[in-house]
Amino acid sequence: MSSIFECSGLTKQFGKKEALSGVNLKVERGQIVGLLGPNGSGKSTLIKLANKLLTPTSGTILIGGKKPGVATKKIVSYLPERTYLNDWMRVNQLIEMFSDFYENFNPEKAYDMLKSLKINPDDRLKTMSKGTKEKVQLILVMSREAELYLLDEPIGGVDPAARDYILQTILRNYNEKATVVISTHLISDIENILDYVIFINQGQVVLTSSVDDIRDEKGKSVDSLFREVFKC
Ligand SMILES: Nc1ncnc2c1ncn2[C@@H]1O[C@H](COP(=O)(O)OP(=O)(O)OP(=O)(O)O)[C@@H](O)[C@H]1O
Repeated sequence: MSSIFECSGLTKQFGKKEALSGVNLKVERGQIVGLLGPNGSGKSTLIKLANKLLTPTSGTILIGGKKPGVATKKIVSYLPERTYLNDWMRVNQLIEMFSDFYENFNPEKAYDMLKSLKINPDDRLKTMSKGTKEKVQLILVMSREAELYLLDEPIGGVDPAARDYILQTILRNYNEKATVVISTHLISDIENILDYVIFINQGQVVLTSSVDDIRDEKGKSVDSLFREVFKC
């Protein structure tokens, strides 16, 4: 079976600025992957290219062997860095909308997660705190039975106590054959759930490794390795 996510010589320029420079990557199925890098390193650009919100300047990106497009959008569930949902909508209306929109959306899963995070489905988004809105958005994304979840900064806006809970929610609700890519710079909060990491800096992949290898061979946590690699 083809790898779920593959890039070859992937480059993206915005005018003179090169946000990604010749990225080569292969992500296999069935793992939780941390896409880790400092601000402006190219994480969101990579995720947007995978969702066809941007097109490459050169090189290729393939999702399950296919170029990003209608077919790949069916199997990719994407959490953007900013919310795009209509503020006036109630959570149960959003669930209805997602059910209409995506064949693989599972409303029961969404209601279960809302219950465990103590969010009232009758509430409108505009009455919620920023962190609760982020939780709702993540619940909607994780309630699709997708093959690839691309989560751009899923825990950035929630307090540290809620982070663990959210990460456990991600873990409990993804099928083991699927792949979850999580972009973040909050590494210590997330490293316990990661199987594999991609370090990205100034548009280039500087390290890829399984988390076990970092711990066993280097005798370090992902967080301390990250601090070492990205020392200012
Ligand atoms: N639409 C755009 N026009 C011009 N430059 C852009 C655009 N989008 C991104 N960039 C630049 O490309 C680089 C990579 O940005 P990107 O948003 O991918 O970084 P990031 O790793 O996601 O950062 P952060 O962690 O701060 O979200 C940055 O220098 C950014 O300023």
